[in-house]
Amino acid sequence: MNGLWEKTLEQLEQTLTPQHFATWITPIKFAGVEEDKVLLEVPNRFVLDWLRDHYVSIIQEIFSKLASNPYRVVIKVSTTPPKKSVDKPVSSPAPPSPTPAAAQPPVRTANNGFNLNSKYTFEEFVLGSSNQFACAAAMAVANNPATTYNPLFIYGGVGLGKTHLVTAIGNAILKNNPEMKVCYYTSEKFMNELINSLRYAKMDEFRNKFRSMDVLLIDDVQFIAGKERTQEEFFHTFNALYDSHKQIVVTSDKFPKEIPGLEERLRSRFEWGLIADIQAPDMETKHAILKMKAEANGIGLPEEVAYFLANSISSNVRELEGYLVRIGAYASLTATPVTLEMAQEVLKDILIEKKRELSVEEIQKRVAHHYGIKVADIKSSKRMKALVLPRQIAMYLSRQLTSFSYPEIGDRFGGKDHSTIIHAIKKIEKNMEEDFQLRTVINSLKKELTV
Ligand SMILES: Nc1ncnc2c1ncn2[C@@H]1O[C@H](COP(=O)(O)OP(=O)(O)OP(=O)(O)O)[C@@H](O)[C@H]1O
Repeated sequence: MNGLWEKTLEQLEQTLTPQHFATWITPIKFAGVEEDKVLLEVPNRFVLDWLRDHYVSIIQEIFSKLASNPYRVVIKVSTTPPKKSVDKPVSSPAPPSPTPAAAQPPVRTANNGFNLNSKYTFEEFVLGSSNQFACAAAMAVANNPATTYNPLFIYGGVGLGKTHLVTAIGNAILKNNPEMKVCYYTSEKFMNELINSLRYAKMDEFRNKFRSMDVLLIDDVQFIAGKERTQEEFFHTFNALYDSHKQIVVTSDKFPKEIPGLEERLRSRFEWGLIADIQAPDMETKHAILKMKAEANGIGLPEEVAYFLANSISSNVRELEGYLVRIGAYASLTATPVTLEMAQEVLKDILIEKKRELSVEEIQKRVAHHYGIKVADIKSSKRMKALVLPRQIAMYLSRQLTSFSYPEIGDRFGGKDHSTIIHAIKKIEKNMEEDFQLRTVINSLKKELTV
């Protein structure tokens, strides 16, 4: 049967792109055939989920055709640790351990990880439709650093898992390639170090440090926007690493084009590779994250409480975790089990606060924050392009998310006529039909405002 599997692989290789084949098929270990079942093993849950969703039927079909008999594919997570190799796809960490994540020793296998938080791994990341693409891209980079997507640019709203994902890339690379130097920095830390290096005349040291890395992970890059010297230095670091085929991963709360004050030359470089977004998680993903976090923190979380939290509160995962910790702390301090009534009581104030009706001012504030402009500019009549789009989006969302009439919305936008509001809404509706990017931004703002 080994021969049949080899042939299946050959056909898969012809059918899939080299990247997809390397990322998802190469990690599969053929574990034999039992009756009508083809047994396959994979290194981790992420590969397993992805294969189940995308490739099981094609593998089944090819194998059955070659065997001239119908076969079913059964995949499980391998119990033997994967081989370490630079070229081989991941490689992710060993099978899930029963030990809570927080108590695990750092994953660092050499002194080559800089600032990497060892608790953020792919194993601890819950996959859902909102983050599937970004996670697949992150795994592809972790499997083949500097070959597939370089740079990888991950963007998404606050607390949606960007830091977790970017760090997971670093940890996975380091685990499989302990000789590689992997460095995680927030752009703020990068800037602070730059300032210190300039002040103490240590620029050579600063440059050598970053340019000697094999993998550079820069989190929250939007903070360097508008900071001329930092952008300049980052630009040269980026070029030096890119030219010597080193992997760069960058995260941001916005799409490169939408980061105000970001230099054009940096923006274009961020668009050289792959741009992947993380959206707000849906109810099922929130539920799965809560269950995983509860287990990791030793909190007994009944199903109904998990659903209650996933259904009724935020889509910001960090915020969700906070609520969970709050409930866990209450349960522990009062020595009572977590129940639905108790959770409702503990989170009462937060829920009331969240449920209160949204105001136009809140919408203006959120949109202004997203575009990095002032609320006053949203309300103004200035006709600069950078202000017109956010203003029209805020008008559109005000109509969608509040019960105000067109004239009432107009009043709240600096006394504009109702026809201006109608025109703006129509324009946004039309543009949304054609512009995927705009649709994504508006949907994510909507989610952020309504959770
Ligand atoms: N899909 C997920 N599975 C498991 N945990 C997640 C997931 N998404 C987010 N988290 C958790 O939510 C918390 C916040 O995530 P993280 O810090 O990565 O968000 P972020 O997008 O970088 O936020 P910010 O915009 O503030 O930088 C972390 O504890 C992270 O582990």
